[in-house]
Amino acid sequence: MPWLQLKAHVPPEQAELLEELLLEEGATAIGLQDAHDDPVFEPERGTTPLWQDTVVTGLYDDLEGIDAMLARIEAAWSEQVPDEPCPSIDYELLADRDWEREWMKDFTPLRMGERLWIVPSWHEPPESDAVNLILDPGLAFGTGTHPTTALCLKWLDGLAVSGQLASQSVLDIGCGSGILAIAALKLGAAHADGTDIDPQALQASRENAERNQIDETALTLCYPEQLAKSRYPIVTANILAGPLIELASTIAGHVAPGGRIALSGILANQADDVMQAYQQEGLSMDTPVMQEGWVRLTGQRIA
Ligand SMILES: C[S@@+](CC[C@H](N)C(=O)[O-])C[C@H]1O[C@@H](n2cnc3c(N)ncnc32)[C@H](O)[C@@H]1O
Repeated sequence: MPWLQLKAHVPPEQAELLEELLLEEGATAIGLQDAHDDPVFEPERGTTPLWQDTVVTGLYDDLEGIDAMLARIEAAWSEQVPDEPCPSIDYELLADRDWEREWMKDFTPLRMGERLWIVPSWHEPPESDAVNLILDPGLAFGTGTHPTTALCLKWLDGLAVSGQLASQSVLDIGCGSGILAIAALKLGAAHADGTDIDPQALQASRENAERNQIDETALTLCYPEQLAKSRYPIVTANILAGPLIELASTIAGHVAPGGRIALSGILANQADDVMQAYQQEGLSMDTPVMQEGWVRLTGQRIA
């Protein structure tokens, strides 16, 4: 099946809004890349560094209605920043194989925190004695290259280092490729439940669990409506701000007394609303952590 890719070159201050508008149009994947291949760097906390010439791409499986889509993006842009013209957006059709090559070339082993490495299945682990998560995301979201995923992986790694993950049960809402649930298991959790509304995500999670020799009984995957109303000591949810707010009562309801939660997929200007929604559900929220314009919120249900 061919894919439609929208692509624009923007200065760093425009990347976040364009990314948001492409997601609102239902992008299956979003990419942020340096147009000149500057080396990746660790941003300082509280800053939103992006490359001076950032290429933002959005991938769509719906090839119809491209003109209407571009018109909606332009209209939304003018509404939000009437003083700046909408960046010029090109589009092209990618054959399936092109698409695979496109993202594979940008996906190399990534270190997350102190102990964890995310290693594409076609690479050798750079540190054989590290906690290596071997990953092939298929068509599901979650390679670790996106800041929303990286923020959650670093949180899980931190919990493992401080001994708070060992032998615990984890719930991962919106598991995508399974990256967070599998990382939690590899970092010492005893059991993980992963849910997703997308059957391709559940399939990719299953395959990645096998790839990482995860015991079949350690990971349960299901659609959200099939999940029992259990409470967990550790919960992750990397879905967008809208669903995080809409589902606040359900998601927070899964956090056990004393349990911890990480919420991701939140843009800087949405963080206050998400935080408020979870405080109203009885969670005590920590100071937000930001990476490349994306915010991770963490909190705890006081025992
Ligand atoms: C941004 S991806 C995150 C994937 C992975 N957990 C990660 O951190 O990279 C969000 C995932 O949430 C799923 N999703 C969206 N809304 C959901 C919902 N209401 N319940 C469960 N999953 C949802 C999407 O299908 C997608 O796979």
